[in-house]
Amino acid sequence: MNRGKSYDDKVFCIADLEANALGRLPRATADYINGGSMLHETLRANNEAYDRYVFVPRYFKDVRKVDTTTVCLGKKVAFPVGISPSAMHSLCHQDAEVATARAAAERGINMILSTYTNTPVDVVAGELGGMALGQQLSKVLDEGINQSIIDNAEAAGASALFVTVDCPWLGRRLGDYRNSFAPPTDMPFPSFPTDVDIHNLSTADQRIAYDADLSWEKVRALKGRTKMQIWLKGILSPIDAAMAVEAGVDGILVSNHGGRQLDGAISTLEALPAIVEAVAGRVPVHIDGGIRRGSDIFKALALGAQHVWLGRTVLWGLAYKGQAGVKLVLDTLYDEFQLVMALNGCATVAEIGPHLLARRHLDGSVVPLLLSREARL
Ligand SMILES: Cc1cc2nc3c(=O)[nH]c(=O)nc-3n(C[C@H](O)[C@H](O)[C@H](O)COP(=O)(O)O)c2cc1C
Ligand SMILES: CCCCCCC(=O)C(=O)O
Repeated sequence: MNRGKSYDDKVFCIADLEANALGRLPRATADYINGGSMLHETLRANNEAYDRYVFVPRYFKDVRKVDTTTVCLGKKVAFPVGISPSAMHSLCHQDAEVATARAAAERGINMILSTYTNTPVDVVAGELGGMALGQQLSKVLDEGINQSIIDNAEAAGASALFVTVDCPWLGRRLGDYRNSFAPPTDMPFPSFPTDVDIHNLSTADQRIAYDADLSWEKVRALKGRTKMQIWLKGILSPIDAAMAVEAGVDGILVSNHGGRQLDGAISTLEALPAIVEAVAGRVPVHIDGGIRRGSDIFKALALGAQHVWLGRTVLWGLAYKGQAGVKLVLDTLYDEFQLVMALNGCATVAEIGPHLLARRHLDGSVVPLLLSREARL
């Protein structure tokens, strides 16, 4: 019997991995990672949005070789996937962000480091094997702390600052409330001064309270504070996307923080087309949220994203087997994506487009998004 391709005797897809990984973590940690805010409407919507699109494949194409490579943050990457910032990788594995970065380097993709990393940015940069590093910034009230995060990232060779805009206040994560979740008291947070107590999420220390008054002025000012590219992470409205381009940002990451902030917010895949239209090719548009299969990557690209980023899947890999587990996630998604490209008749990433999708509507109708120019001729 053909058991299919796997690098592991238990994991053939990301769903296999999720189940296995979560069982290895303490309940409160698993809930922190997998949970969203409130009733998880947006968390679910991120996944379900992908199921509403179906493929309209083209055949009679030469797919003997399928080239998945593309360019992200100025680097050639093995496929259009990178690692989104997530806090505290040491919750999942003792090698923490080092393991994640090594797996990214092995697979030839880029990584964004969280403000709440447990590993200093220069150490992570040193493990990335020349792949691009992004630094995520949760802008806090103390400008000295913000500037040191920016300066350390720039000194470590990071090429882009991803400013998270969807978190002026932390979302209401009921699982964390119920579990009284808090990071272990000895957990390091090297982005912050040691006298700041970050372990208590409801800390009253105003230095690390989120800047709840982020403005376009402040975004413009950031451009003068670093040579790194400035990206905004968490954009959902085409109005904000257009204003971001006018403010001079270098790219937009469509995200709702994996459903962890505003519950009831639009799913990222549903938000994407209007943002792509508003941006009109002036800067790259990337997306994260709910990506669990190679087919999800393909659909996001077909709807206009140039690149996707992974949140929880990477943490599941890390919890499963450290660096090897993250590599397993990336290899699985790589193989799935390459196959979906071949089965849709795409030999290169540039051939992926909306003509290969139809949308399933609530009344049961399935409507092709558009006929390709080729087909109209
Ligand atoms: C445990 C966890 C921690 C996260 N920490 C951060 C963070 O520090 N900064 C940030 O901008 N986003 C953070 N995110 C959001 C991710 O960057 C990303 O937007 C989201 O996980 C994508 O959705 P997905 O998990 O469905 O792939 C976190 C997500 C998770 C699951
Ligand atoms: C120890 C502080 C964790 C801050 C929250 C990180 C985050 O953005 C998340 O979604 O969780």
